[in-house]
Amino acid sequence: MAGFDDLASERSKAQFDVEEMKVIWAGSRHTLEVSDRISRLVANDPVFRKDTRTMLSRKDLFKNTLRKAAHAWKRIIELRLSEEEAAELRFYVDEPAFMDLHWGMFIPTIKGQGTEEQQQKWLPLAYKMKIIGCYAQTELGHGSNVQGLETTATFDPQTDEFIIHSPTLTSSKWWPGGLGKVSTHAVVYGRLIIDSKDYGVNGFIVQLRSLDDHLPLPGITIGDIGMKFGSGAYNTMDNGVLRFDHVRIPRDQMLMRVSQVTREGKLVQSNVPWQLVYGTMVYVRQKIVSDASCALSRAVCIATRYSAVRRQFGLQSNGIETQVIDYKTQQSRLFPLLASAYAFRFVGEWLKWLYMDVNQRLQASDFSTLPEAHACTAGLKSLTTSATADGIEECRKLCGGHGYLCSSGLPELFAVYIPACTYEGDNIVLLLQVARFLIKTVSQLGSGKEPVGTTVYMGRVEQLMQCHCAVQKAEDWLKPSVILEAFEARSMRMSVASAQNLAKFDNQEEGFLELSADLVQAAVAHCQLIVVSKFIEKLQQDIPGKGVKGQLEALCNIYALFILHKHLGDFLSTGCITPKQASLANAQLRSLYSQVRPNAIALVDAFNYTDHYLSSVLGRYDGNVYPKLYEEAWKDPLNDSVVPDGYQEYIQPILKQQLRNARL
Ligand SMILES: CCCCC/C=C/C(=O)SCCNC(=O)CCNC(=O)[C@H](O)C(C)(C)COP(=O)(O)OP(=O)(O)OC[C@H]1O[C@@H](n2cnc3c(N)ncnc32)[C@H](O)[C@@H]1OP(=O)(O)O
Ligand SMILES: Cc1cc2nc3c(=O)[nH]c(=O)nc-3n(C[C@H](O)[C@H](O)[C@H](O)COP(=O)(O)OP(=O)(O)OC[C@H]3O[C@@H](n4cnc5c(N)ncnc54)[C@H](O)[C@@H]3O)c2cc1C
Repeated sequence: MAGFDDLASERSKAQFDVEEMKVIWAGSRHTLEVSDRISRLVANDPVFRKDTRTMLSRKDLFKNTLRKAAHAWKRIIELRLSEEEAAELRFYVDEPAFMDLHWGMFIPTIKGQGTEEQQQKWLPLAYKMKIIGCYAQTELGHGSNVQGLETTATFDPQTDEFIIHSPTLTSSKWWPGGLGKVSTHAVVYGRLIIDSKDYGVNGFIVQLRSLDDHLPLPGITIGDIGMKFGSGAYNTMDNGVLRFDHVRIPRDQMLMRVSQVTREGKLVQSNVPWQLVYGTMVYVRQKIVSDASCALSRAVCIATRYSAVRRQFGLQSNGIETQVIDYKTQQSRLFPLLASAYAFRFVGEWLKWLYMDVNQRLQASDFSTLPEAHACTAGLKSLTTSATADGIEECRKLCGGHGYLCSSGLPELFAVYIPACTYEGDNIVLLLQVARFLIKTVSQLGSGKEPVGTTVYMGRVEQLMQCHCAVQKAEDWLKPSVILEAFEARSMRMSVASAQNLAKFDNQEEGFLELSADLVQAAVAHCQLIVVSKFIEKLQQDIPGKGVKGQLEALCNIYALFILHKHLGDFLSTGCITPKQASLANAQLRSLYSQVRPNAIALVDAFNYTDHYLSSVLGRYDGNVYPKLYEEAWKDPLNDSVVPDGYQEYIQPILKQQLRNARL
């Protein structure tokens, strides 16, 4: 059987220790053990089957999601899973649901923005799921512009309460996941009004539904916002609409870590920056970067295995056609995505560290690294989700016609993934935040304020504005120092050029709007530099296992040279490299593809994904693609009867020419 033999033979060609690479991918031996055990547990549980998802009606789909969520919770309790194991279980169940918002946003918001007292009151309820929460920020009229939110929270000193109200249609909360049908509570963002004065947006814990019969509480109108892109996909989630008609909540339900309202109605600011009200978004953006590596690696795993099984043209002497993975065009589209998956994994690891570091500093009242954390999480969220969404679609094309079938797993993966480019901040809006940060950094050069963290390189502005790339032969592009300098110089020069152009405007805000397309490109260049430099840093760590480091070096170089190739215009127009050096980079890239080719299957095996998680006939571990594709087709409800419903009404009249006769 073609697929079995092909993948077995590919695996025997691997030049590195796959088991050690699995550890690197997972982050540690412990994490690998946990994810391996939990993913198998989920795969072997019939309640977590997902093969019929795309064929269900919205109602059945949603009910099935509720069933899975309840079963997942039951297993978490029965097996006394740790927080880490429970999170892995939810991940491998692989179905967007209210749980994601409860654990991923509601709880982190209370932890990050609630006082000690508020945490003590609400967290135990949330951890035991005695209440289910969501994150209700976005409104019908405003998502990106958080300061434009219209919901009001007016303090009533008579009763010591806030009155939560939706004054206009556009102030209706719109989009929050878990809100539509499930959540009992929400963190609601609204404008704090005291004594008719507007103090801007703050978070409030609001009960939405009765804990007895799940009906909305008085003054609350609530529902689902309707079907979203794709079949199955994100429609398992009850994204909701919510309106308040003068709903009263006790004063102590305003999240008061950042600012407090006293019994007398006085606003008291703590010493933490007001931007901490946006803190949950920093946390979730950081998480989304790691999730991007999961989604991209999943698509790449499917496309790589299928590319080794699929054969087209080019009969060899033994009469067998060529595996499509051997075509250079296939490699030049697939291997950069494989490299990107690894690159995003490592930058995600680093970002998690950065987030923890910022948090520890915040506890110690050191707020100095918050702007950098905001810029890095915003920029990397944007960069990695855009590349992943495009990458999944490219993987679909890499699988030819069969990639378009739902049984390939790719259409649903794409439909579930693409909103990541929009939620938690539209990707362009987020890059503009990075651009503001870069322009600020450039404007402070020479002022005595040294750039820190990921902008340290900007401290070498004079050298980076003048340096010349030293590459003379293709292999020179394998030197990390050469790659780093080219990326630093490109980013530096694009930021400086943007700052110089901006300086020509009398009104800086007008200038920013006018130049925003260029500013976004400068932000992308900076973020790509971060990804490349974090990959290079990873390689400086001790990496055990035969051949593992060599493979990672090849992938790092592929990522960097692919980005260089894709953005050649930037590198050439800023004079960072010459056309000759660009063509040497291309030659080197080709040679790297040949180096990765025999290891490609083992490199995707290292993700350690179960067939259940991949849910793809094309990406099966055993490569048994054709018989399973054939088998899957017969499961379609359309094949339940040989003659379709509607034959007599609509097909037969055409064939018997009754319709034509009727017209004549
Ligand atoms: C489990 C996964 C499922 C995911 C489900 C999805 C959930 C969601 O989508 S929840 C809703 C998420 N919404 C957004 O992400 C909205 C995007 N918009 C924003 O984040 C912001 O409003 C903004 C970044 C676009 C800010 O715009 P702007 O009006 O220009 O700025 P402000 O006046 O609000 O702020 C200025 C000041 O604050 C700094 N800053 C902004 N955001 C943050 C932050 N998150 N952390 C720290 N600092 C932040 C910004 O840099 C400015 O600083 P200065 O330049 O120093 O003044
Ligand atoms: C699947 C999904 C789940 C979600 N879950 C939640 C949730 O749980 N809770 C919640 O509160 N929200 C949620 N959201 C809402 C989400 O956070 C917002 O949709 C997102 O922040 C984008 O805001 P917007 O819809 O207002 O886009 P808009 O800002 O209206 O964007 C429209 C276009 O305008 C452009 N644009 C906007 N501003 C600028 C600017 N300043 N400069 C240049 N271009 C600009 C954008 O790039 C985009 O092309 C969810 C959204 C989706 C799709």
